[in-house]
Amino acid sequence: MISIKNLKKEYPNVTPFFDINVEIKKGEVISIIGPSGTGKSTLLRCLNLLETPTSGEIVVDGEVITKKGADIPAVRRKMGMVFQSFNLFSHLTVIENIMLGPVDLLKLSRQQAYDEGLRLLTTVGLVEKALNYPDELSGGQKQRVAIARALAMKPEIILFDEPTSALDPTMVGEVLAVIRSLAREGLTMMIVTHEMKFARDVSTRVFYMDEGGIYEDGPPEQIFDCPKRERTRAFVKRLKTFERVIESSTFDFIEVNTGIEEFGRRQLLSQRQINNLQLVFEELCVQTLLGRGGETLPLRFSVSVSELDGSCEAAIFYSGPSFNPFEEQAGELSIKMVLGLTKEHQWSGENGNHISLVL
Ligand SMILES: Nc1ncnc2c1ncn2[C@@H]1O[C@H](COP(=O)(O)OP(=O)(O)OP(=O)(O)O)[C@@H](O)[C@H]1O
Repeated sequence: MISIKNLKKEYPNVTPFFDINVEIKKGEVISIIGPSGTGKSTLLRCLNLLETPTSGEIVVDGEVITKKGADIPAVRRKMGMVFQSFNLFSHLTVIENIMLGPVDLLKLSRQQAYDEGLRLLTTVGLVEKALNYPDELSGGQKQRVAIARALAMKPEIILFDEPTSALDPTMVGEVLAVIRSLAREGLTMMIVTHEMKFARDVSTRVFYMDEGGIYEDGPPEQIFDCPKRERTRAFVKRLKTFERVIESSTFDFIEVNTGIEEFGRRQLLSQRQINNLQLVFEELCVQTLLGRGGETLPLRFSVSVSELDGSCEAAIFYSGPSFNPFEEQAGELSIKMVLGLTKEHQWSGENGNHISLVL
């Protein structure tokens, strides 16, 4: 369906990729992951010609869309795009936003576009908002309207550029649910996302972008469980665990807290799980262990998420003499709080102090 050959994009100061060669088939759901700045968004923008590739070729259904004189509006009709920032017209109602493309470009009658628009709004759960203006909607609702608007053009593929990055965490789930249902219906999609758990669940194929191209391309089980190449392995490992080594009692507490929040969001943890992890860090690491006047430094705090049941496992390694806070400080409020937040706790004094917790 889409064939990308020797694609290169160069900006004056940076070349995000210089040799992408890949075939995309109908019905594939491709998540694009990778470190920041590796050209994930640029690749999507080149596909629907929002950016002009520096060299190389993109062929869609046998037609070279990168050649001079290509019908750009026709390309954009085939490839719907959903952006981070919704891009709805604020002076038009929800249904008018959706009808605009079909009436102007597909030449549907207003009635046909209206009926089809309502049908699509029903599929994204927003038919009741048809006559509202975008400003009256939440971020998650706006993004669902943007998805309905893209679908109204009957595209062959939808390109999602970080569709949940601008949303409040409480709204991420509703947008991901809509994308999941589109995947079940067999729509071809490419999704740039930082929601790794979602990428794993929804995709048939994952592109890991790095080193100027698609560094590794494979099914989600390969990329997330046994990546074949080194950089993919390192990236996936970083994603799966949150880890900080604390070497001084004046460490940056806010940075750790924000890091836990970002990790939790990427792993689609609930806000409650994220809060509980932050509380455990504060009560056990900061109040209890660092409260012992530096003898526990350096201290390593790490968290991972179980793939079986979504529970969080936290591990704390710390220095100093053998000290089991669950016994020696059992009466302290901090320890009582930690026990209230965890399903299991274990301390070991072999080879240094080690606490493992299940939340
Ligand atoms: N219009 C532009 N002009 C100049 N440089 C650009 C432009 N757009 C993107 N870049 C640069 O190209 C590189 C790739 O950007 P891109 O947004 O595609 O990366 P990304 O992998 O999507 O990153 P992120 O995960 O942070 O969104 C970055 O270094 C970026 O600064």
